[in-house]
Amino acid sequence: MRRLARTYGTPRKEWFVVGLLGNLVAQFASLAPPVVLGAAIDGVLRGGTFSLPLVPAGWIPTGTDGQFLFAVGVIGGAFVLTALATWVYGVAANEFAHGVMHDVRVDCFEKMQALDMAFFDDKQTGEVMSILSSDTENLEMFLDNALTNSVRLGAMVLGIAGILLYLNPVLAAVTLIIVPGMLVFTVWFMRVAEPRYARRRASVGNLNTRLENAISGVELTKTTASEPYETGRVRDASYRLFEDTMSMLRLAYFYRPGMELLAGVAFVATFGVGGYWLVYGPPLGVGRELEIGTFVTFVFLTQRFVTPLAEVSNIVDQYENAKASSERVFGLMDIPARVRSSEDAVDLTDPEGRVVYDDVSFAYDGIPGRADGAEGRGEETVVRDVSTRAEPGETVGVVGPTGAGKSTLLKLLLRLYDVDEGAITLDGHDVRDVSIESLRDAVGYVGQDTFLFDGTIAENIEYGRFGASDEAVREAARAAEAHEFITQLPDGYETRVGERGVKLSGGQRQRIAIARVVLQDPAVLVLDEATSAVDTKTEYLIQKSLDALSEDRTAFVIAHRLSTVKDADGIVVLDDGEIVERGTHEELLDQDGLYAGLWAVQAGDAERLSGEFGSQIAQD
Ligand SMILES: Nc1ncnc2c1ncn2[C@@H]1O[C@H](COP(=O)(O)OP(=O)(O)OP(=O)(O)O)[C@@H](O)[C@H]1O
Repeated sequence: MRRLARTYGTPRKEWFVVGLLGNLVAQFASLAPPVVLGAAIDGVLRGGTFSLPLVPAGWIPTGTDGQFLFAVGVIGGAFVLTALATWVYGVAANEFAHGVMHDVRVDCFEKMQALDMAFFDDKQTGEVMSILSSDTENLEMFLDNALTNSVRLGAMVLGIAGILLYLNPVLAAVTLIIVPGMLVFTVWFMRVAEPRYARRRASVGNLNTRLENAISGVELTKTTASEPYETGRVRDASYRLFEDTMSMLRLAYFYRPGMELLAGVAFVATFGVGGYWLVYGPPLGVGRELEIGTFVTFVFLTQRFVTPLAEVSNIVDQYENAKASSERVFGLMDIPARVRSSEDAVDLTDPEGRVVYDDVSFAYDGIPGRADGAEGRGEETVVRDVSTRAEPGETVGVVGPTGAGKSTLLKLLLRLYDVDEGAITLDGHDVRDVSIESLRDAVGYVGQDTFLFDGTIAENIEYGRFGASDEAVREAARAAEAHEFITQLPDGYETRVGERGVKLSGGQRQRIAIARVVLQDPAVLVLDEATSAVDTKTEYLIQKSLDALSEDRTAFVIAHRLSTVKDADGIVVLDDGEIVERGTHEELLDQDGLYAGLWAVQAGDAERLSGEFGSQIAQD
């Protein structure tokens, strides 16, 4: 909370101070009418001396008419001042709270985007979303409501107590004797309420994650007719929230009327003792005469005690919420990005595209004991001792069974993850020594899951090359064999693709992703199953354009359909993270190993299965 105040509150402290002053003025001005009313009853209507606390005697008119008008004027003025100060407070406090929230939200998002893929692999979308939305909202609620309400509470309690003590210390003691009781009750309440509030917060998070999951997975739910099961899970989570909310509210609604009852006791005591005092004189002979006006002021102000104190439960809730939320917000901000540009990173300029993998090993959760050498390597090592190279302009095919580590190998080139051992160089620069921006500028990537942002087709092709000309976008689409289908859509390049591009087919999405890379014009291309989602004819067309595209640039092509990489300058065969074979298509067929086996299967020549592949199948 201190950090929130220091980092984000300080730059906007003027708004906070203005809001605070506005709040204090509004509170104190609202106390004036009962005080003036009491003074006017005694001084003007009952013929005593008319005086007001904090008002110089010289300002007060001498005649009764003048004094009466003065009192009316002060009361009216106090209402106007309360309204004005409330307005100032409302605008300033919200300007402060929402401004801070805006800064926190944007900062948090910026820091989160800089985190490496490993972070996103581990986190649920709902979890990250709730940090950026509901947690920042909790902070805003606290800054806006709780902070100012606690100031108001303090001001009211102190202000009222001060006035009562000034007017009649003995009667004030009767009224205020209940305050320690209220404090004890409040402390008890906070202690008992805290775990209930915490349980409720956990239930809210749980329900949100459940809902988020259920909505993302709606297709699976429908295709497996699991709606009742999913509804049941949401019902359970919702019911837990209901129970936890009720447990919290039962306590809150015990506390609030309890406080009101205590305030009622104070009121009855004040009224009883004050009334007795008016009729029979000072009780037990303690204190001076009690005027009826003072009594009226007491009655009014004692009632005003209650409302701010009853706010305590809300303040406690908002404070606890904000504390948990700022832990999550700053926890996210403090996660170090493992993959980032080094201090002395250089920019790759005019890259030629020579890529060298030098004894590269990698495991998703790090290789244990790697500092001490190869010993103690984790079983989950996904890429093992891979060495390979691609000269500028060469095409390298990467093939191998599912889960062999092909995608991972190429993600390392883009630094979506960093190698654990060995090094990858581009034009002789270790990829860890060049700026990430220039690296990703030099390497174009079309992944297996083509994601499109909600927006138009043109915007999606332009993504990463913002502001490209319409002509360049069309040119890229033609090269990716996408122009034709785009122009057949009702709105052409301005067609909106829907969330994640759902309004397009898988093949159409893939062609848009390829067009995006064409526009990027990188020195190195990484195509991870880039033609897997299209029909044979489109594949042929795209393949032709990809061949043209990769002619004068380095390309790594991951393919299950081996015909895609048949003409590559070199092919590496990966199995269980290791390169088990390498060579051209012909050379690999001659080796009669895994590749030759895969080729035979795809050529419909399974009879010919032999060698390495045949024995693997036999083993399985
Ligand atoms: N983000 C991740 N976190 C942890 N493990 C992962 C992650 N991504 C992949 N893996 C694991 O790494 C291994 C290699 O996966 P990878 O996607 O590189 O294989 P692939 O050869 O490209 O497979 P496919 O041909 O099915 O695309 C698999 O065992 C997979 O379970």
